[in-house]
Amino acid sequence: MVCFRHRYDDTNRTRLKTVETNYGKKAETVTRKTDALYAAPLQEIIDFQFDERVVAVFPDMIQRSVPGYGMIISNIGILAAKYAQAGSHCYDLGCSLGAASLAMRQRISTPDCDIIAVDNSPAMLERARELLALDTVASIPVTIICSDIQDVTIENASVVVLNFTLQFIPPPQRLALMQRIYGGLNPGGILILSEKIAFSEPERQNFHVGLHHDFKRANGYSDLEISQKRSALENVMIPETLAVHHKRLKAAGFSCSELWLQCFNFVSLVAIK
Ligand SMILES: C[S@@+](CC[C@H](N)C(=O)[O-])C[C@H]1O[C@@H](n2cnc3c(N)ncnc32)[C@H](O)[C@@H]1O
Ligand SMILES: O=C(O)C(=O)C[C@]1(C(=O)O)C=C[C@@H](O)C=C1
Repeated sequence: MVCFRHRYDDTNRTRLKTVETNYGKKAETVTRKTDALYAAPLQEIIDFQFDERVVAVFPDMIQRSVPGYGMIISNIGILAAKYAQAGSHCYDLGCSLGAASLAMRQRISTPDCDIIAVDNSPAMLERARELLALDTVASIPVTIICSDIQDVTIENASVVVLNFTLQFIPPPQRLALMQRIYGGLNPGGILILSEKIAFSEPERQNFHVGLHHDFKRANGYSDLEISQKRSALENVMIPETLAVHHKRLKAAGFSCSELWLQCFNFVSLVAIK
């Protein structure tokens, strides 16, 4: 459980957020800076990277940028509790700070499960280790692996989470990853796939993108921040249509994939083996 309290510092744009975590019996308090990475005009916009600067503001950034993020994280815990199989692995691929791993860890009561959390950003994983260490209540072991998710072995899996990660894998490489996930899942296991999506009809695309930008503005981002971050993400984050996702899941072997949440152009799917 994470509870956010806002505190404003009028002197500059450093709105600070006190985050009280219930990770352990004793609540720990962490103070983080609000994401202002794209607030000032940039001379050159470089491709978005999950580096130290992003890590420092990441919980704030993702909460204010992804509609439905908190609901997706808590329901990953619910889904994992239902589908985790005794003696199997639960994978969190592109784990960032481990939010989905923590949600699974706090919900799963199936015996002898463990969680394997993978990311290729050393800065993310350094912070993820600290946050996971605060969770002294749940006992499910979490192994953190610094690797490209395309290189990790996926085996004896009952739950695989790709929470806003596939969109950063080059599209021609996505099917092979899905096939490896399908191959590593046990029968009855699930893949939870959350993505920003695109729409083939321009009217629908404009409708959802417009509302996403309204969501960001309502969360305090300026037009400049929205536009500069959009440029930074352009070459590295490639959203696809829902139809393409369903088709690829089918091609990878999943007989059924279900949309369980959509908020504007952000979705989460569950595919069952
Ligand atoms: C939007 S974040 C994921 C958010 C996270 N799953 C959560 O629920 O909070 C995308 C993450 O994927 C990681 N990533 C991107 N490409 C990757 C790859 N090829 N292999 C491993 N991690 C990758 C990034 O470092 C980043 O931490
Ligand atoms: O599409 C955007 O504008 C976003 O900011 C989305 C998004 C994401 O979906 O991963 C991009 C990068 C950050 O990790 C946080 C959010």
